[in-house]
Amino acid sequence: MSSTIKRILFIGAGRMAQAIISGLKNQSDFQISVTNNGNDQRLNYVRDTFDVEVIESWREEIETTDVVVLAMPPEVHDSLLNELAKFIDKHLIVTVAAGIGPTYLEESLPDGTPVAWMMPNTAAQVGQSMTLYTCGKHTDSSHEELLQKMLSGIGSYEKVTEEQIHELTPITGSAPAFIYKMAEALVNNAVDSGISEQQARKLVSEMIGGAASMLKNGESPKELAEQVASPGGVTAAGLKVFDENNFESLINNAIKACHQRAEK
Ligand SMILES: NC(=O)C1=CN([C@@H]2O[C@H](COP(=O)(O)OP(=O)(O)OC[C@H]3O[C@@H](n4cnc5c(N)ncnc54)[C@H](O)[C@@H]3O)[C@@H](O)[C@H]2O)C=CC1
Ligand SMILES: O=C(O)[C@@H]1CCC=N1
Repeated sequence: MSSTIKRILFIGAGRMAQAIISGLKNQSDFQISVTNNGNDQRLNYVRDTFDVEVIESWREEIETTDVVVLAMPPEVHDSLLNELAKFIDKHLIVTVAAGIGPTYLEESLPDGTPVAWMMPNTAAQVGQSMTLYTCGKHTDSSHEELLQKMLSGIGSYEKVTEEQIHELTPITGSAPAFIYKMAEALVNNAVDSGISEQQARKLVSEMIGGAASMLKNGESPKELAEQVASPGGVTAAGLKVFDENNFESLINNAIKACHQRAEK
């Protein structure tokens, strides 16, 4: 791949596309265009909010595009890829869709097409996505460098295998929602004490941020939980309820349900 400014075309303009665009838009290395399946209202919102070009159809710009990012539901990939296959020529095709790995992309696109799979999360919009990625058989180091440049614009990244992205999608892609659900319950409890919703959100978000920093520091989650739970103290009483209600198997079941849905 040559030329310094790369043109990225997003097909799909929903929550994930917006989160990634919001992380990338300040990078001068990329020129971003966005399209979807005809939802003009959403496209106008994306144009006005992120100051990027929106187009009616990806066909308008495919020739001058370097990277196509598929940010649409997994279910619509099949028909889109069939159509896209007629137009692409050395483009790097990247999907963010759950369950759609390089093997799937390569089967649907002309032989030799460079493809990649990234699994970000919505924290991309604040530059803090933990994104997994893997490349297909026909990517070279220039494709991977470009991909890494994109990913560093939206947070941290880790290269793993295709199979591992299937396995780990619930952990980095979906689990933010598990944390937000826990946060919701904590905020509701905090509000019951008489503080404002705003105060409650501050308490909970700072607490989660602090806990994340402790985890990043290197101690295991188990050790950190033990440090909080003074022997015979209040936290131990709370954790006992977790144990009695099989908290770990609840999480395991939720992860299993994510996998089952992704396989459909
Ligand atoms: N929301 C999240 O946290 C994450 C989502 N993803 C993946 O991102 C993809 C999009 O998810 P969301 O943004 O959450 O969904 P969304 O519903 O917010 O956005 C989907 C977008 O795709 C467009 N679209 C649908 N069919 C289309 C077609 N045939 N041609 C062109 N555009 C089409 C829609 O107009 C919409 O703009 C999914 O594949 C999902 O697996 C991956 C990681 C995290
Ligand atoms: O819920 C979903 O299907 C997507 C994939 C991972 C996170 N959100």
